[in-house]
Amino acid sequence: MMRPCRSVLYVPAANARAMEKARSLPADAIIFDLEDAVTAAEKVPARDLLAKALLQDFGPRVRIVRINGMDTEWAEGDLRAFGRAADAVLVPKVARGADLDRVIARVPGAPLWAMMETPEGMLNAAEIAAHPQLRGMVIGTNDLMKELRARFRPDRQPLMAGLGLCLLAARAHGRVIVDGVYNAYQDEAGLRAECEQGREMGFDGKSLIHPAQLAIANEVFAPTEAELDLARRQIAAFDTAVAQGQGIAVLEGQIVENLHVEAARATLAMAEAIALRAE
Ligand SMILES: CC(C)(COP(=O)(O)OP(=O)(O)OC[C@H]1O[C@@H](n2cnc3c(N)ncnc32)[C@H](O)[C@@H]1OP(=O)(O)O)[C@@H](O)C(=O)NCCC(=O)NCCSC(=O)C[C@H](O)C(=O)O
Ligand SMILES: [Mg+2]
Repeated sequence: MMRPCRSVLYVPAANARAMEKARSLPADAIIFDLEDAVTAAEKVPARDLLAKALLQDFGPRVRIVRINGMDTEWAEGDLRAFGRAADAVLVPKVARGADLDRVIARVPGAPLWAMMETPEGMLNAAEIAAHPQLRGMVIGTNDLMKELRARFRPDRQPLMAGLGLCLLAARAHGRVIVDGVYNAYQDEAGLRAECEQGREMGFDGKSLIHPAQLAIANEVFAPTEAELDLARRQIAAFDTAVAQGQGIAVLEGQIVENLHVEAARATLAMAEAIALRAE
């Protein structure tokens, strides 16, 4: 069964109220953040809050814990506490496959996600995506912009080379890939435009920082009615062609091949998975 990842909400692990609230929010996945959203003074108390929160039921939401960087004093404790307590561990600032080996040495077999947010990480995206324990990638556009010394542009042109490398790597190895956050969380039009761009590029969803961003990401990363209608008609046209002994169908002047039917079936399966979540 497909698992939608349209909306992936960061929730600071130091904020008990926000973690409680996340249990009823329409997020496909939640990142409980021990890294950037938590001050040094709160790192250890946040672990206790998070341990308590994870005892609660989060329903179908994928529960991902972002630990502190492996070179920090907190990483060992984070992994001891959460290496197996959630659905996956999200490792920040992954630069190469060996960074994931260091995590796996402490929690063998744990499902991992990687933050893709450094120039080195982008250049090694294929090696990172190939790691056998990796399940998903999350783009960290804030860190990447900082490292690149780039200027914010609505079209995100400075980021395109890195985003493209990560998308290629994730798709080559069958991993989920989630776009970076949109910082201006009250700017709905800006968020929608960035979600549309990410959807067109092939991302599975958007990482988010505020509940107000959920509805737009859920809408944009779900198949549209027009896409569903086309998918059904492509499958029907192809089935008819096959029944007539042909390997290619023509629908409204465009060819429909096996590969289009595969994509059409994936679109319908995603819509079904989304509908099941809404029940
Ligand atoms: C940005 C915020 C600090 C704003 O918080 P606040 O002022 O409390 O917002 P509101 O008053 O509008 O909140 C309304 C209610 O919603 C709850 N809330 C707010 N944010 C969240 C959330 N993320 N998850 C769950 N619930 C949330 C509030 O508690 C209010 O609830 P109620 O009491 O019922 O009214 C805040 O949104 C925030 O902290 N966001 C997360 C920031 C974060 O995690 N940042 C780190 C990750 S981003 C990043 O670094 C990515 C990557 O590494 C990179 O490099 O790019
Ligand atoms: Mg970051």
